[in-house]
Amino acid sequence: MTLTVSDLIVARGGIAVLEGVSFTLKSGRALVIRGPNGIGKTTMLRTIAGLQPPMAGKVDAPEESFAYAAHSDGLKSMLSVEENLRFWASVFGQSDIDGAVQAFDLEDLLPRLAGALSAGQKRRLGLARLLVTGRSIWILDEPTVSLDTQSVARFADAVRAHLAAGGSALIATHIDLGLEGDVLDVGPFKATGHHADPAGFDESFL
Ligand SMILES: Nc1ncnc2c1ncn2[C@@H]1O[C@H](COP(=O)(O)OP(=O)(O)OP(=O)(O)O)[C@@H](O)[C@H]1O
Repeated sequence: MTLTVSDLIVARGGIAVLEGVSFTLKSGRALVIRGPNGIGKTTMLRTIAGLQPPMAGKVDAPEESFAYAAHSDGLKSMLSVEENLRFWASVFGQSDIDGAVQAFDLEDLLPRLAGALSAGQKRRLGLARLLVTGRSIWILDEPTVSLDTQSVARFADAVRAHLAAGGSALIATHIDLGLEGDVLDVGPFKATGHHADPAGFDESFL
């Protein structure tokens, strides 16, 4: 499954933040997105994942191939860790949660309410969710925030296994995950201010 992004312009609050973004991400590959705070990495990832419309350009990928994970992981705080994983697995038509539990060392946490987890534990659960989606293109926004060293290593292993199984990953991160992969610095795509959409009030961030 190949993701092709062509001449993409992404906007926040109706104002272009990145323009002319083009790249291809093939099966089995990771692409790390780099750039300073506020340049538009989150906006770009949300646009590619289909959570907000592009101002211009195209995102081509097979339908229903994306799994997106960011800060608000959509955890159901009143459900247990196990119930959360089973819920997502059923949403995505899967039934097996064991691989996800093992990959993120969640065994001991299975009966705990998601809302009562620490920040790092919540993040591990949010990342474990990726594994139960069965989706092939992972779009990850700062996935390692709050993770301890061991959990970062586990996460990197999970990404490696995903790539080895033919998946791919687009990852905005400031840290070096030690993954073999390509790096895209979005600095050169900073918008020049020519693209503004006066009607483009950006409700997706409310
Ligand atoms: N609700 C909003 N409405 C309009 N503009 C916003 C809104 N929230 C953030 N912005 C601006 O949009 C731009 C892009 O933000 P974005 O979160 O995509 O950057 P980022 O590269 O992911 O940053 P970071 O590395 O800090 O996470 C920034 O200049 C930011 O200040």
